[in-house]
Amino acid sequence: MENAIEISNLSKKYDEFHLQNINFKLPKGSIMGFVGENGAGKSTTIKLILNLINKDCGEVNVFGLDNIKNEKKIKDNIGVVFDESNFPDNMIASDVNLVMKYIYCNWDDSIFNSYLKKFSIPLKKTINEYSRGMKMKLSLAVAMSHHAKILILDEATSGLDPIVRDEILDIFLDFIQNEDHSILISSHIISDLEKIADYITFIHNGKIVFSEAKDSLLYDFGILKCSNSDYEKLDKEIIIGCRKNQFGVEALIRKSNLKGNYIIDHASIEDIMLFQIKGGK
Ligand SMILES: Nc1ncnc2c1ncn2[C@@H]1O[C@H](COP(=O)(O)OP(=O)(O)OP(=O)(O)O)[C@@H](O)[C@H]1O
Repeated sequence: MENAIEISNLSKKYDEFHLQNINFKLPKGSIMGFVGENGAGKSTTIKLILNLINKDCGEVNVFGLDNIKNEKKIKDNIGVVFDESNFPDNMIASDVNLVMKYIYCNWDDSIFNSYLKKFSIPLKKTINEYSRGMKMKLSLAVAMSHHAKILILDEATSGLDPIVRDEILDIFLDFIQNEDHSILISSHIISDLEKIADYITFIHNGKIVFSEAKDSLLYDFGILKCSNSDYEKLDKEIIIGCRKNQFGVEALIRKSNLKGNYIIDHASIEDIMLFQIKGGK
């Protein structure tokens, strides 16, 4: 399977933070949810993919091309949305159209205008009169109006109400119908990612914990519930994280590592993250 993005051994050190040896692949035609707590390194990784900051070492290939040597070509094919809209406050949507025409060689007025209509973006209001949802929709319309093959979205749905988010998730699913398209989306709204992502990449303290197909994560991870005494008999090597309460122990495990008959509950992506970050052993 071809990869839209391939990251190998990517590192970046700040005074108090180290993004270490990042490796993951976004297969073409898929959506990857990029998750992790505040300050885990998601935006830093995304900025490195976009060559907005300098790496210390490692490689980023987009469409099989080095992201630094082929920056212009790559950026023409990527649509990016950050959590803040960066358009000047006094612009109206048609001004944005004019500016983008000069930025992207593949800019398509007719697609942009159809998104404005589809998203009910007001044509006469200036951007400072937009709601947050309108600003996000305008950013998405821009990201998708130059025939981009990859969308990179950093917290693009944060602060939006569930109805607008749901509409936007549908837009992403629509975008991905074209098998040449791919999406990398970072979000703290894990339930959204559970709905649309094919792959989940989890970053913690600047390191990748896992990058796997969502279905295999949901199939393999489980929460084992048992008494304290049964827990003591378990091989601790297979325990990824555990929570003790007055009734016994809940432990996150990979079912493939567990021998014997136990009652295992479903683990959501949020459970998997929380047990790994907060769970003891
Ligand atoms: N320019 C910078 N100089 C120094 N440290 C930085 C710089 N940019 C980011 N950092 C640090 O890098 C770490 C990772 O930040 P990053 O923005 O990548 O996290 P994140 O996972 O995107 O977090 P959030 O979910 O809160 O957006 C943080 O500790 C942050 O303070």
